[in-house]
Amino acid sequence: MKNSKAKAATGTVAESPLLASDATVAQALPLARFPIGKVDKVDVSLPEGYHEPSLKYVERDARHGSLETAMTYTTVPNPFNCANFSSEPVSECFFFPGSKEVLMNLPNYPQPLVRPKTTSFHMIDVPGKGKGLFSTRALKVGDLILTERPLLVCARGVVVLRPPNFSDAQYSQYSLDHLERVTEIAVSRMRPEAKAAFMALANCHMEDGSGPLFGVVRTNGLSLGGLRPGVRGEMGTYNATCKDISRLNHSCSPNTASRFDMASFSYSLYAVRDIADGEELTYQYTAVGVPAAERKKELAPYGFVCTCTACTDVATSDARRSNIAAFNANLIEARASDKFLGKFLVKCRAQLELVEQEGLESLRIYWVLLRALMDVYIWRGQAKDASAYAAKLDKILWDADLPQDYKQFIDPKSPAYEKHEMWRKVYRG
Ligand SMILES: C[S@@+](CC[C@H](N)C(=O)[O-])C[C@H]1O[C@@H](n2cnc3c(N)ncnc32)[C@H](O)[C@@H]1O
Repeated sequence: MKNSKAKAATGTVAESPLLASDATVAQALPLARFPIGKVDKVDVSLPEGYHEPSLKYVERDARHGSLETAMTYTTVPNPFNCANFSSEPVSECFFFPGSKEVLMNLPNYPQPLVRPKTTSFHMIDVPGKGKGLFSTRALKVGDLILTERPLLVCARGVVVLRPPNFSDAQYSQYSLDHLERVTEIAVSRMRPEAKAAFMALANCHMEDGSGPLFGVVRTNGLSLGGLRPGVRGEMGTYNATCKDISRLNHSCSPNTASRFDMASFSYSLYAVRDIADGEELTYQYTAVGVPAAERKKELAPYGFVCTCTACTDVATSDARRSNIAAFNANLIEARASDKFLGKFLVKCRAQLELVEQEGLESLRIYWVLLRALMDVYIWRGQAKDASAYAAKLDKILWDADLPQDYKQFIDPKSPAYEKHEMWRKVYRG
């Protein structure tokens, strides 16, 4: 499913890179199936350093040979060494070597799953979209809507050995069959209620050669980074399938965004602007700052054409979005003139308005602009105005990249103002 804001998460659900280019080939080859390599469960003992039963899996393709992929199936957090959380939902994971260690080496891992006090959503049928999530109360920007551990976290970019003499189409189907098998092992480890939730999720890959389980992963998986240090791009991310977040439908002006917390191994979903009681909760599956035609292409594998306002009034929206993308909100002048700051302020406010008109509060540019406005007011010595923007920044809980130093400016009387190196350092002219 989604792209977690290309990086975030974040969150968003993405197609397997292995399959993205093969999808059309596979479509042309409906029911052709090929035997896949023998899967040996060669090691169910505890690898050194682990305090939980991990299933080590090695694939040996008896006929073709040489590739051995050592992957780990594991449960996070592990009910054996995290007895305090044994009643909490867990994630079944299919990990590359090293990912488990990332978690084990976190100083504060594992943490419990902290749920919001009130339920703020329910799932209902949406004409033309399957099911979707809707708010059951008015939400304010920054409100926590839900937290959840993924049902399944699956490695992306698993290398599948290409048997000799296989055509592209044959190899594509062979890979899909292989990925179905590895997904099946992870799903078979799920608790019954988790498995039922997984099996109930949408699958828009019924007709392209994907198996029923891998089809669900492709339809619903959010992009999850941070578990493969040193591995760049898509290959460095996992595919996380969730019970609730995966039920969110896409909008190019999403009103929610998620953030993943490694220590509790959970997503938190936040309102990125005020949401009315009964409004549909939406999420971005793909980068939304780009032109409509690009978004349409990226969304095609999900089997729908987006009909949000940005995709229907393309001329207006594309012009605004390219304007937003082109703006540089960095305050570059070391000692700025009052005149420069005045103009910069007007520009930032106008850009902020564009971001709000386009419903792009989930994007990084939103807080970059709020921060720039706060900075300008600090430079000008206007603490009250600066603190209003600091307070807005304080609502942006969905973006882990936001530097937290704004917090000292929330109180307009804070001594941090006078200590700021640019406080009232503006010269006339
Ligand atoms: C991750 S699922 C979202 C939840 C799904 N609607 C369900 O019933 O569980 C993705 C699928 O939902 C549908 N969908 C998501 N956003 C949509 C939209 N904006 N318009 C139409 N269909 C959408 C598509 O069928 C897509 O393949």
